[in-house]
Amino acid sequence: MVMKVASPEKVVSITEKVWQRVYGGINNNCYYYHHHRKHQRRCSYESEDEYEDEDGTIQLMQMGAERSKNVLILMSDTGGGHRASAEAIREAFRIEFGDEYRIYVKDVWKEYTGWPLNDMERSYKFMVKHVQLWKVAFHSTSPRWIHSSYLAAIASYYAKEVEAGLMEYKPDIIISVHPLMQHIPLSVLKWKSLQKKVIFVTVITDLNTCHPTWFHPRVNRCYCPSKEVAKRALYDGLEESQIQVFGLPIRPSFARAVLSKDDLRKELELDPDLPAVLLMGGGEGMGPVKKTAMVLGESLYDNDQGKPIGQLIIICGRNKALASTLESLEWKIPVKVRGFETQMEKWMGACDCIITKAGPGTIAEALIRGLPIVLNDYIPGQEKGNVPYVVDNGAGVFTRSPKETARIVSEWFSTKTDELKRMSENALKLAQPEAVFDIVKDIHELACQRGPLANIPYDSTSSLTNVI
Ligand SMILES: CCCCCCCC/C=C\CCCCCCCC(=O)OC[C@H](CO[C@@H]1O[C@H](CO)[C@H](O)[C@H](O)[C@H]1O)OC(=O)CCCCCCC/C=C\CCCCCCCC
Ligand SMILES: O=c1ccn([C@@H]2O[C@H](COP(=O)(O)OP(=O)(O)O)[C@@H](O)[C@H]2O)c(=O)[nH]1
Repeated sequence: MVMKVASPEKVVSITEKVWQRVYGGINNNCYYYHHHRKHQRRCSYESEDEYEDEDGTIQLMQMGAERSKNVLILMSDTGGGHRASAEAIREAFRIEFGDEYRIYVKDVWKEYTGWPLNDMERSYKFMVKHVQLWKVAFHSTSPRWIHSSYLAAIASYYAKEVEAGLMEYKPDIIISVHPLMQHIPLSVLKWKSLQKKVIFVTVITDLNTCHPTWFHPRVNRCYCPSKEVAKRALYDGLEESQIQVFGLPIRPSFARAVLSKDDLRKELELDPDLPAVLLMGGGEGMGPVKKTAMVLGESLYDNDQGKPIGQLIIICGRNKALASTLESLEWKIPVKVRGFETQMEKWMGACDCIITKAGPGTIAEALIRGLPIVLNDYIPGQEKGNVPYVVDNGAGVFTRSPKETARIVSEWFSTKTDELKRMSENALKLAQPEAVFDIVKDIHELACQRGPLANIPYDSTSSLTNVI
């Protein structure tokens, strides 16, 4: 039975929130206050459970003795890949296990803590725009003693806030899909003596040269997308039993949908016959997208015959300025300019090749669709290793030059169609569309091994909150 009640507005401090939780715990009721959404939440562990809808109403659900397990996925919108992987995992849980798991995808840092944790998106955007700054930050924080001390300091400073943020979702399982979301939550779980009760796993979303903050020795599992990453995990001290290599989790719509190129082109209003190249730059529309588009606009036009030899689809992601600039230009060939698209599998399915910066999510998706890839940029550090991953496996090429990019694509669409075909076959060989399902099944097995332990409600009187 599901009943909806309105959620009253209330603003409270963190201390008040924790106080309420500790003392509200008597009589088996507890109160959590979500200070940003300003909603009061009430829950009882005995016979009913609840969750908050997007519209702020609270759902009260009658539960049997066995409640569904809560899974909290920790992510941040630093780039588009972490959210895409989190959503992929959520969808795979739903497909495989239905109501058995209740999934929350959250940026707990943003919702509960303060600077610098709550501002990572902006800081990251700024740093990757000034690429040298990012390079120094990435490499100087790589030694374990440096990042561990920073993160330990931040963990103790924001302990109460992170604890409140994690506990609001009463997680039985925590999944981190972000490099900076291992140390702090694991410290909080340790301080709260919850390590044995809550399963904590990391799902790495970088294909090769990932930052060592991904590897934490106290995780129950570390899912590595490639053998290269698994080697790094072993080198950084993880045990073999902690590591699983299934691939990078990609939204099930990529793996499971049967899509015909002709139908997709009709649906997306593309030319049915001209070969199509997809140009993009991750969730934020980064890299040399504009320059590349302009050169392609010329090179995909056959001046001798007076007609286009290909069509161009440009997905600008959240980069609205880029989209409006490109929309205002005049083109000799058919061009579609789009903003943030939620059905990437359709756009990729309608195209014949892709030009992108070396984002791991986009690469893994393109491989599943069998798209040969022109990598035209990479972020130093975590994306550098994605270039040999694609090139050495014969699934694409790397060039930073827009002219060279345009030349390669024009040849693929005219004189070198056999090369395009060979690369497409290599791409499909590298693809791991089932990875996300293997990951959730493995997590399910971990949860089954834990049995009732994973289902234990939190003891709201344990050490950390008592000190406050
Ligand atoms: C001599 C000592 C000098 C020490 C200087 C310390 C300065 C600290 C300043 C910055 C911290 C830099 C953190 C580096 C670790 C990064 C780990 C990493 O791989 O991050 C990647 C993610 C983004 O995800 C990637 O997106 C890509 C696409 O855009 C692609 O999809 C890729 O696959 C993804 O993995 O980066 C972040 O999320 C970084 C956010 C940076 C915010 C920095 C400002 C806030 C400062 C501190 C936050 C707390 C951490 C401090 C401790 C440092 C520990 C590493
Ligand atoms: O309009 C867009 C642009 C990008 N993406 C997705 O955003 C992710 C980008 O991740 P990637 O690791 O390639 O790069 P990042 O954005 O993290 O730099 C991929 O899953 C893309 O399919 C999307 O869903 N819609």
